[in-house]
Amino acid sequence: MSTGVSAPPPVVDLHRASFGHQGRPVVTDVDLTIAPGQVVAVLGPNGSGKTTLVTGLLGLSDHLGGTVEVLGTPLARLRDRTRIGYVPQRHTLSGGVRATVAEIVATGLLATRPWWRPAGQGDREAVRRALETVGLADRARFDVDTLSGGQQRRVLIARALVAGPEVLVMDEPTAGVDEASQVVLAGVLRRLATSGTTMLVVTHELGALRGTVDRVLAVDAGHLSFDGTPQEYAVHQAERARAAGREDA
Ligand SMILES: Nc1ncnc2c1ncn2[C@@H]1O[C@H](COP(=O)(O)OP(=O)(O)OP(=O)(O)O)[C@@H](O)[C@H]1O
Repeated sequence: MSTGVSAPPPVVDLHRASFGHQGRPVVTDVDLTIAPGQVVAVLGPNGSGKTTLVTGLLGLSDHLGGTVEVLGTPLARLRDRTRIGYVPQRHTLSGGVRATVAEIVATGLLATRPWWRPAGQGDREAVRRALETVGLADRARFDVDTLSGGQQRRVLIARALVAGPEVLVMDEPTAGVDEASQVVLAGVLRRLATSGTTMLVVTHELGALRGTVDRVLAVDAGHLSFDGTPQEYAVHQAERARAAGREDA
């Protein structure tokens, strides 16, 4: 018997999707459905196409084939891009940016209001909440270039979160930061996961996200080569290592 309550659409729904650059396919034939609340790690060798895949969901790499729906809407028709938060790869904020931490986070709200309306109390409250989530509430008035690389990554996560996105796409959020910052960042991701935020995280460091990730995708030479739980992934890796050992013998 139907309850009359329809299930929310998948956050990501790809059928035979291909993405690439300048018309050249990099990732092809991807079938993938991600339900709300899932925390998905995307693993794979350098150059295998992880970034191309996740940026494809944001319209930042070319959609070259198949169907791509994000939040129940074909990508080309998804007007409100604030529904997806994005933390790009290898970004810190140093290098001459003269802005406070709060100002950087507030730029994440620019797309949510008309250009002529100044930031209001609600916006300031959203910035405060986002900084609290990443554990930097006490740094709001600091210049960003006084922060460590790991703290700057957290500022970028706060900027991606401030507009209340329904899904957060992060490209190597823990890469290139010291171990202490990695632990803090992993804690931030764990808190977001607990609050039900859907996340797609490109990473080389599954270890740092242990207990947070509930699904692993592996990309190999432009194809999805694995899709399963972290436990299944560990078994898959062990089998591959054994097979490689047999080949070497
Ligand atoms: N903007 C671009 N224009 C043209 N080719 C690109 C662009 N970005 C990536 N590529 C190419 O696409 C392929 C896949 O790159 P991509 O960055 O998606 O891989 P990745 O798995 O994320 O790698 P890494 O782990 O090194 O970040 C590479 O051959 C790369 O040179």
